[in-house]
Amino acid sequence: MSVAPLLELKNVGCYKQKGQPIFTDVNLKVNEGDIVVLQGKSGSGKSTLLKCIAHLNTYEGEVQYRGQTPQSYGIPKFRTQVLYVPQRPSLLPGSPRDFLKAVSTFSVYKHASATAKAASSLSQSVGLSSSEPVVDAHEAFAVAESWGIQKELWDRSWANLSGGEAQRIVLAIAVGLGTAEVLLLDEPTSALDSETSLKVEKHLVAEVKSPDSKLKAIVWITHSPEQGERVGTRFIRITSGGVREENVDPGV
Ligand SMILES: Nc1ncnc2c1ncn2[C@@H]1O[C@H](COP(=O)(O)OP(=O)(O)OP(=O)(O)O)[C@@H](O)[C@H]1O
Repeated sequence: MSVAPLLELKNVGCYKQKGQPIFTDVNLKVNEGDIVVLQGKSGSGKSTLLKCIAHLNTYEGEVQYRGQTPQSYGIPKFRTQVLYVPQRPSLLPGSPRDFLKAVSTFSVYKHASATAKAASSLSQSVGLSSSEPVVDAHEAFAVAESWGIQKELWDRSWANLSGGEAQRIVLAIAVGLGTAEVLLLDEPTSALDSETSLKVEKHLVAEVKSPDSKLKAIVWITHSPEQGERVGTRFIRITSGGVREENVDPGV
C-alpha cells in the first residue's frame, strides 16, 4: 500500500482577480525530511502559494495533507499542523505573552494540552493517541531565549519590539507550540543579523532531522541563495506557469 505524501498540491492556481492568475498548475509533493526552498522573482507568488497551502487564500485545485483535504481535518486544526509563519507579524494587539496565551487556549491547543497530560499516563486507556498534538507553552520561551530573546520582551507590546525581535518571537511560538508537522516559513530570518540567522537555521534544520520532533518538513522562502544552500534539501522555483524542481540552488 503506498503511503500518501506529507503534503501534496494538485494543479493549484491562485488569481489576483478573475482572469488574472498569479500562478496556475502548481504540482508538488512534500515528504517527511524535506526542507523545500521556494524561490522566485519578487511578486512571483511565493507568499501567496504558502497562504494557499495553509488555506488562508482562496485557490483552485487541491491541497492534501497526509492524503486528506484540509476540510476533512477541520480548517483550524489543519492550520495548526500545516502552520504558516508570516514574515512580519501583522499589527497584533497586546504583548507576545498575550498572543501566546491566546493561541495556547484556542480550542485545538486546549484539547492538545489535556491530551498531553493524559497521554503520559493514560493514553491507551482513555483512547487517545500519543500522536495527538502536544503543547508546551514553555518551550516557546526556551526556544526564543536560545535565539537571544530576553524574558522581559514577552511583556512588551508588539509595537515596541524591533522587527528582528518580533520575527524571532513569532517563529519561537510556532516551533514551541509543537503542533506543526509542516512549517510554511515566509522569509523567516529577513530581519536578523547573520549570526542570529545561523542559530535559527540550525535549530529549524535540527528539528526536522530529530526523530523526537513533531516537525517533519518545512517549505522555506528565502531570497538568500547562501541560506538556501545551507538549509535546503530540495529547491523549487515558482513562475506563473507552476513550479519546477531544480537540482541545486541557482540563486534568486
Ligand atoms: N490579495 C491580493 N489581491 C491582489 N493581488 C495580490 C494579492 N495578494 C498578492 N497579490 C499580488 O500577487 C503577486 C504575488 O504576490 P506575493 O506576495 O505572493 O509575491 P512574492 O513572490 O512573495 O513576492 P516578494 O518576493 O516580493 O515577497 C503580486 O503581484 C502581488 O501584488
